[in-house]
Amino acid sequence: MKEKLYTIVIKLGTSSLCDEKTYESRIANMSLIVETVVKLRRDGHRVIIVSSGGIAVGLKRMKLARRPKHLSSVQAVAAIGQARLIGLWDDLFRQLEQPIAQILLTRNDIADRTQYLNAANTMNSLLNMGVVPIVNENDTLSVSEIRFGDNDTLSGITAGMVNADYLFLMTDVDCLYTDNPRVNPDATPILIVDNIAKLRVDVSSAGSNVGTGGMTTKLIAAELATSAGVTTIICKSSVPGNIHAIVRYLQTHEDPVPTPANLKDGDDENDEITSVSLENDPEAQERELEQLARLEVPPFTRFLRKDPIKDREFWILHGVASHGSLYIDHGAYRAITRSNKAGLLPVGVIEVRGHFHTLECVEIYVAQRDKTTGKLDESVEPLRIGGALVNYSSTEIGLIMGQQSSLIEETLGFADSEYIAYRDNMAFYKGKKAHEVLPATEIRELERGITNL
Ligand SMILES: Nc1ncnc2c1ncn2[C@@H]1O[C@H](COP(=O)(O)OP(=O)(O)O)[C@@H](O)[C@H]1O
Ligand SMILES: N[C@@H](CCC(=O)OP(=O)(O)O)C(=O)O
Repeated sequence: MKEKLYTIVIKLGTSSLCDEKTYESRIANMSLIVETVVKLRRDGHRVIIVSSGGIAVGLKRMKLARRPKHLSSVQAVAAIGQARLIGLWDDLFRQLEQPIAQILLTRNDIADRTQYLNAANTMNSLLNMGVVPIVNENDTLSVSEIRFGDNDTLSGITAGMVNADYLFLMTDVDCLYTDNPRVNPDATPILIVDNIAKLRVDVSSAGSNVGTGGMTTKLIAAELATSAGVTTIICKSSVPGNIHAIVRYLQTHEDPVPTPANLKDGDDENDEITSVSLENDPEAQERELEQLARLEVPPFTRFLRKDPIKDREFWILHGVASHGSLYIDHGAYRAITRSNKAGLLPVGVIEVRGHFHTLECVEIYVAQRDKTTGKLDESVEPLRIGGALVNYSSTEIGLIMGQQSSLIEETLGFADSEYIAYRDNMAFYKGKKAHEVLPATEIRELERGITNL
């Protein structure tokens, strides 16, 4: 039988590439990674590496004991370190005649849809040429507004951009645990995760000295990659050969066909009571552990992919930096999320925050409208449900919100559109269902088809 060939993104954290205390490059480990990647390439897989370590390598080069305080100095260190890091990768891959390419990204580079598609096309061209692209954040140029912030998130976005099959988040622990295994010896591993929202884990404690974000950013990356149809794996980087063993295991152990993520969980109000979700089922986890042990595959955590959202939706949610937020009422929420979704009208907007221009991206929150004042009811926590590219600026939306669209021209002196955002310019996170957002009475009203909430 012909073996399946995959597009695989491998993310290597600083702790995998540099010593936590001395920042010395871990050359032996990098060599093993190179051997593994070349083996995967020879098997016919397409591989992208997302490599951290630029700043740590720069610190070592300049004999600095810790990160400088000023941004410009950190950016200078990153420029020094990145050159050395890519040089080191090239030296190692060259030994096995594997060409590589460097791709440094900031959010700005993918904020424009055409540029995003260009970046994806370039990565695909490199993969088709048999090259291993090595991606990092362009730390030398990125300031807070255009930063991805951490390479876990960048690797999730990269995996979504190239429609990867697998994202490997390599780190210094072998699995996601119920608690940080470095501090809690009773923490138990979680091998399969079907619904990240239902995970009962403590990821609050910090990671390694040199890492950014610990486990929290890995869960964020897993959430965004799985929503794009990418199965995400956490495994230990100190034995890179494990990637090869895991890929072979996955070739023969197909995951179940993904359930459309927006139909999962929460559709049934009693879901929590009637069923134990996979991630919280110790027997299912135990069975997987036994199966891996029987097949001599090292333990690893696997976040099952979802039915992928559309590429444009993925870009709106994760590619474009958000410049503000819109708080919408329940009626608007219902209209823009129903199956034949509508555009967002000004009448459903309760509040606007931030400063943004036309066609910039904003976050959308569903919130409670105070019945007497018509303003945002601060006593009810709003829920972030997605993002939108808007047709009006923050100032203009501030003037027209709550109004019928027929009044836009009178209020602003012009009316570019009756909608604040067109339906194709909005995207929603998967799994955010009405029951998470609306009080039970209002769900019942919605179910009875009452629209004038
Ligand atoms: N629930 C958890 N399960 C596993 N690891 C956890 C958990 N909570 C916190 N951690 C910490 O996260 C660390 C990995 O994150 P980080 O140091 O940022 O790695 P990297 O540099 O590889 O991105 C682990 O070493 C561990 O100490
Ligand atoms: N872009 C930075 C790494 C940022 C980052 O996310 O680090 P890590 O948590 O170690 O993956 C660098 O090259 O130093």
